[in-house]
Amino acid sequence: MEQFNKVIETLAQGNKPSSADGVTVYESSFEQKDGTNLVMVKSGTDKYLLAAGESDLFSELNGESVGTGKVCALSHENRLVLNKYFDYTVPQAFGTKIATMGLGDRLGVASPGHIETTRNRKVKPILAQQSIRELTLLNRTMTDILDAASFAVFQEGYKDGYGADADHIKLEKDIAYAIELGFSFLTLDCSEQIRNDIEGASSEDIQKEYAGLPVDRKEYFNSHYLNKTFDVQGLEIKFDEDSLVKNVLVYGEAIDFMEHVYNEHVAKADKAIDFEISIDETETVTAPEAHFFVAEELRRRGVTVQSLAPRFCGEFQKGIDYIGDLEQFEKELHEHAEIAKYFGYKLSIHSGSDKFSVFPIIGKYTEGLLHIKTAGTNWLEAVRVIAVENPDLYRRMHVYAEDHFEETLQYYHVTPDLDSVAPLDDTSDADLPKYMDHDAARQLFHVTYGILLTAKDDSGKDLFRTEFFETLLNNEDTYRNGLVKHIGRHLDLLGL
Ligand SMILES: O=C(O)[C@@H](O)[C@H](O)[C@H](O)C(=O)CO
Repeated sequence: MEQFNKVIETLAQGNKPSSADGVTVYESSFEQKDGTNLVMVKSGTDKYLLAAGESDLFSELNGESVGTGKVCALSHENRLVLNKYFDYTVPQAFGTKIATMGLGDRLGVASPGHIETTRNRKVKPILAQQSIRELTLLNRTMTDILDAASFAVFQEGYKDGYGADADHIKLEKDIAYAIELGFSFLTLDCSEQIRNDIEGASSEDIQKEYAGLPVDRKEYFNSHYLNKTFDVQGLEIKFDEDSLVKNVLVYGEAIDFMEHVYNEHVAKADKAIDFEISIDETETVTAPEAHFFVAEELRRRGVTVQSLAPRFCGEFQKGIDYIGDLEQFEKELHEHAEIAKYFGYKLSIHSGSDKFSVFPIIGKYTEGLLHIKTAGTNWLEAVRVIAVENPDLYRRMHVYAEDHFEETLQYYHVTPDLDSVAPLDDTSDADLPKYMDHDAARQLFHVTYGILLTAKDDSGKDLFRTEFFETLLNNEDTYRNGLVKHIGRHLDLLGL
């Protein structure tokens, strides 16, 4: 730890240190609090908090004494100390009056680039965002992603607020735990309560099932919707008997679940929470009148949501542009946007990565007030850095991804034409980064992230993970600049 002596001496004198002698100093992190001076540094590929100057803050930080100061690991315990003394390192809710962007960080090292991309734009970053699926596939925890985001905010000296989204959460125990941990955003995934089977059922079976509902439940719905027309900013939403019965059966159980989670968890939380309803990851495309039905029921039941993610027409597959009829998409997106405005929440766009052809449409009709969710695209930008800086590692990962691709289809719906991917042996090192501009290669890597980052050899040694992070952390600025360019393109086209 002697390499930090000079930095600690500088801190002890109350001065801001600068990088030298192989120690990278993140000068934006420099803080002075209650007589203690702090800065984040990197030596090799390891990051630390350096502290000098006695105070309660200094005493509470856990670290190794060096000179008159301390060298502190970026541990969960030390993150909690930063949270206690620096409010800006704690995630917050933003409500419905400003655009937000989900920037899921599967690696725990993307947030500095995300912060640089968003800090001077009309959007707030939800830096900590991982679905239960991503956490499971990466063997990470909700605490891990909060730690990574908080330290990144401190490293960058970013004090304008960020969020933390417990994404695609389905179980009440996970909801309660996420709120307890301090998440500021909850994406309730109701896909398991949505009755996709109704879509294909016969009219006779549908009517029979509806007839079997309790009388008061049928009266509750019939009295408010049957043969009624609702005017949404000039858009007429009508419910005849067939459409009402279908929406009640498809979404009724899901709406009950939303109401229960809101009343038992969100409304009782001791801090503001951005509550999002996700009905996007279902086979059933959310027709505009279905969106209205769900939203009107939430309003009737006193459930306040800050955003809602419908399942749009066409396909929002991972890591590639929109697939579908742009005219139909524009028509329906306009209607969804008007419905969201009518009820006072933001439209949420899931799998928002790389949907460049529809961003202008989305930005136009949401008038720049939306939530857009991305995650895998920044993982692909990391893969691009590997392709540039460590071709041999990229080649080994590419082969492994091809060999294990089928395993990932249980988790993700992607339909890449893998035969269109240029043979690796025919591709020069210089051309490897071009794979990240090819749809099928992008999807190949997009969904195999978990398999690649947890793969081990027969002795239990990481096949790729250690070398992957070493390469990435030795090329931080390249990764940061790649994110600023790529995520920035998303925001430019959305008008944010
Ligand atoms: O891959 C995941 O599970 C998440 O990134 C999830 O898809 C997320 O809700 C999303 O839409 C990111 O684009």
